[in-house]
Amino acid sequence: MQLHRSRDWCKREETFCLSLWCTICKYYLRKSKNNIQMKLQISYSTIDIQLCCSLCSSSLQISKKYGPIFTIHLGPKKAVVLYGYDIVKEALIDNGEAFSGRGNLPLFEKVFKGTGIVTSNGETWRQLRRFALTTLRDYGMGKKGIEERIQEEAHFLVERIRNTHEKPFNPVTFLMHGVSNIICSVVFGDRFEYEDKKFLDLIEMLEENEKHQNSIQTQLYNFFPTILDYLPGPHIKLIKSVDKVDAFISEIIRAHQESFDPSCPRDFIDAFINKMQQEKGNSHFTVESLTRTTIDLFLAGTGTTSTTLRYAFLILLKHPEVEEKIHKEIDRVVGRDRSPCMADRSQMPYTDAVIHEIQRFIDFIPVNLPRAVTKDTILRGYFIPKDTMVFPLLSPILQDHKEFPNPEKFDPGHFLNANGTFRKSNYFLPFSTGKRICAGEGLARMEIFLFLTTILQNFTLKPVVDRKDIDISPIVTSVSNIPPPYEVSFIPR
Ligand code: HEM
Repeated sequence: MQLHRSRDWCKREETFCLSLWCTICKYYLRKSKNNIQMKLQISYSTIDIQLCCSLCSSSLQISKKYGPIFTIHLGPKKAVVLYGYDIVKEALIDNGEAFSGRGNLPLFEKVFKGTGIVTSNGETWRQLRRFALTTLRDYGMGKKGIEERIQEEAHFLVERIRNTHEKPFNPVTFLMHGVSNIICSVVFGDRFEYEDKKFLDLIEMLEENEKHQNSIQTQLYNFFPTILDYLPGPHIKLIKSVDKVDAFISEIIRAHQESFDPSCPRDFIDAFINKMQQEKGNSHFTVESLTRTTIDLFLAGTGTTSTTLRYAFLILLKHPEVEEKIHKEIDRVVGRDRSPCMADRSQMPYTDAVIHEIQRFIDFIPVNLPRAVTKDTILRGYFIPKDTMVFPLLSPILQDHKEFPNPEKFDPGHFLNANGTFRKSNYFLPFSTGKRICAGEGLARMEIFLFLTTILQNFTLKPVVDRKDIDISPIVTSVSNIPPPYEVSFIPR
C-alpha cells in the first residue's frame, strides 16, 4: 500500500513536550505558582517542561491546536497521542491488530522485564495472554468458584474491620490484603492468613511501591534511565522491591515444581508447569515467562482494585447521601441475612451506577498503558512508523463533557436514566479497549462490587474530619491517580 508520507505525523507535534507526567508539572506548578515554561538543561537536550498543566489538560490544549492525533517527544523518543473517544475507537478497535503492540517505557521494562503479559509483544504476548485468560477462567475467574472465594474473603475482611471497634484507621493495608488474597487463591492456589509474616512483608513492599511511584525521580526515569540508573533514590528502591516480589514468587514456583502432580493441577502455576512439560520445545512457556506472568498478574491484580476500593470509600465519606442510598438498596435487595452476590447487581441499578461513576471519576490510569504500532500504519491519513509508541488516552474519554455533563463532578446520575434504571455508556473505558484490554476486567469488577457491598451491608462510614474538609482530588503518580491518605471509622449497622 502507498503510504501518505506527504501528511507526515511530525507536522502535528509539540517540541520536547515533557508534560506527559502530570506530577512533574504539578510539582513545579506548586513551586512556581505561575503558568510559565521552564527550560531545563538536562544532558544533551533542552527540554521545555510545560508547567501550565498535566498531560491530559495540556493534551486538551494541544488537541485544540492539532486535532485528536498528534506527536509528543519523551526525551529523545517520539510518541503519538490519541485524544478522544472516536480516534481511540478507530485505532484500538477498528485497527485492533496494528495497535496491539505494547510500547515499553524504561521503568516498565525494568519492572516487568518484557517476558510476561503486560510488556511482551508478538507471539510471546499472544500465547501468554491466551493461556492466561483461558486458565484463569478454568480456575474460577468469571465463574461461580471465584465469586464464592471473593464472598469468603469479604467476610474475613468484615470480621477484621469489626475488630477495629470503630477506631479510625487508614484502610490501605486491610484492602490490599483482602484483594491480594483473591489473586493469590487463583494463581498460588491458596489465600494467606492476614498475620502471615511473608505475606505481610510482600504487601508492605507493594505499599512502599505506591509511595516510590509518586516520586519525581521515578517519573524522570522514563526519560533519562541511563543517568538515573546511577543515582540513588526512590526509583532504585522501587526497582529493588520488585526484585523482592520476584524472589517471593520464584520460591512459590519452586515449591510447586517439587510437589507437582500432572494428574491434579491445583492452580494457575500448576497449569503453566503442565503446559511447559506438554510443549517442551515451545520457547514461550519457560520458567522465566511463568515467573514474569505470575508477577504481572499479582502486581496488576492487587494495587489496581484495592486502590479503587480505597478511593471509593473516600468518595462515599464525602457523599453520605450516596452511601445512604446504597444502604437502602442493599437492604431492599440483599437484606442482612446473606452475602451480596453477582446476581444482585442487575437489581441494584443505583449501586451499579455509583461503582461506574467511581471508576469514571477517579480515572485510575489516565494516560493508559502505552501501546505501539506493530506495523507501518496510517490513521486519519497520518503515517505512524512500525514500533512507534502510542498513548490512547483514557482520561479525555472518561471526562468527555458531552457524554458526562460536568465531568469533573462526582455524580452517579452520569450512569442513570431518568427513570432510575442503569444507563450504559460506551465511554466507560477505565479498563481500556481492544486487543490489549485489561486481562483482569471481569475479576476486578466482581471484586469491587462484592467487597464494596459486603462492607456497606455491615458498616456505615464515619469520617474523622469535617466532611467539607475531605479532599477527593487525586494524587497523580507515574501511572495512576491515587486517593490522598485518610482515616475512617467503620460503625457496625
Ligand atoms: C480496577 C482495577 C483495574 C483497572 C482500572 C485496570 C486497568 C488496566 C488498563 C488500563 C490496562 C491497559 C490496557 C491497554 O493496554 O489498553 C490493563 C492491563 C492489564 N491488566 Fe488491568 N486493571 C485492573 C485490574 C486488573 C486485575 C485484577 C488484573 C489481574 C487479573 C489485571 C491484569 C492486567 C493485565 C495482565 C494487563 C495487561 C494486558 C495486556 O497487555 O495484554 N488488571 N489494566
